[in-house]
Amino acid sequence: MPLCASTPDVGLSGDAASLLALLDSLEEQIVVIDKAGTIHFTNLAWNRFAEENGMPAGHNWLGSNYLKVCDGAGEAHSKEAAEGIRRIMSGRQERFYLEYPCHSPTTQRWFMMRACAVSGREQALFIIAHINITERKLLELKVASLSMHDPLTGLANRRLFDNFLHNEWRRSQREHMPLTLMLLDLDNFKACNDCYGHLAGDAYLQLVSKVLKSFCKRPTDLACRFGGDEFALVLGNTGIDSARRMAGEICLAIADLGIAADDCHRVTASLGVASCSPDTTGMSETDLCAVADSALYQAKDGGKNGCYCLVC
Ligand SMILES: Nc1nc2c(ncn2[C@@H]2O[C@H](COP(=O)(O)OP(=O)(O)OP(=O)(O)O)[C@@H](O)[C@H]2O)c(=O)[nH]1
Repeated sequence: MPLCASTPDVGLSGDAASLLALLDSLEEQIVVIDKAGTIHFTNLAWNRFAEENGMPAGHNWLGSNYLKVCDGAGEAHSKEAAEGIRRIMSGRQERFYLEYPCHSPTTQRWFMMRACAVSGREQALFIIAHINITERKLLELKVASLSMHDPLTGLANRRLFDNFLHNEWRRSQREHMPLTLMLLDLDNFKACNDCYGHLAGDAYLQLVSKVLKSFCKRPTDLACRFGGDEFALVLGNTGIDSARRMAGEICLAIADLGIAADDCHRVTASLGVASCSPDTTGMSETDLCAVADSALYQAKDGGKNGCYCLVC
């Protein structure tokens, strides 16, 4: 037999106190409001949460207006919550569900809110339940981050690169800023692997990645590992002169790591650099990749350990 208020004969006495005890035992923070938004009931979890977040102990919520609080809050999700509840009140929607951030100054937190009408009552009442979903959200964020990064080096992977380049391209168009793409391929890395083994090679790839990260400090920059010994750098608001200077510095910094490839060669880097102004060029971001690729080919052809720059 299902456990619900209409079947209180499964161990509950059926009186109001037992039902309140049941509501107070729930982890969900529950509030019941009427059609005007006036609060008629809050459970223990609700009161506790409010106290933990600065409300005075024993604050009486009854009579306060839930919808007005949502309307008056600055965050977009509070307005979204109020709109959803009003849709339920007007019968346009049966249930409303919302996941939203609710970060404190010291902790990241997310909550899920569900709202629906209370059935079987003469007076129109609506129940709203909030539950902390931080653990699940943090896990989701971790999975999302793993799917966007290279596990060996921690750099962005190709998927994140594609998203980032697309966004930077559009931002550069809007803000009339230049954009640079650098493609980097290590020189003699196969010999290094053959000579010192894959584990040592892995450690060297991590060292190279640290160098590349150190050149990407602004939010408009991204260092990425395409795979193997191939990397890419997206540099927002960077024209050809700064790009050329930076590419030279990157070559030097990687040569300075002093990674031996074999008895006669070192691991160095070749860079293909392509800079453009996305707002005026007739090209696409895919064209920019092709130009950087062709520049990289010429850097390799020119004897490695250097960069080749093209403006497009
Ligand atoms: N240690 C390690 N090696 C890798 C990894 N991925 C690819 N490689 C190796 O990286 C090497 C890249 O090959 P190439 O770029 O053709 O070799 P290279 O000696 O750098 O050639 P040039 O670019 O012409 O100088 C290959 O030996 C791959 O096996 C990895 O994750 N770890």
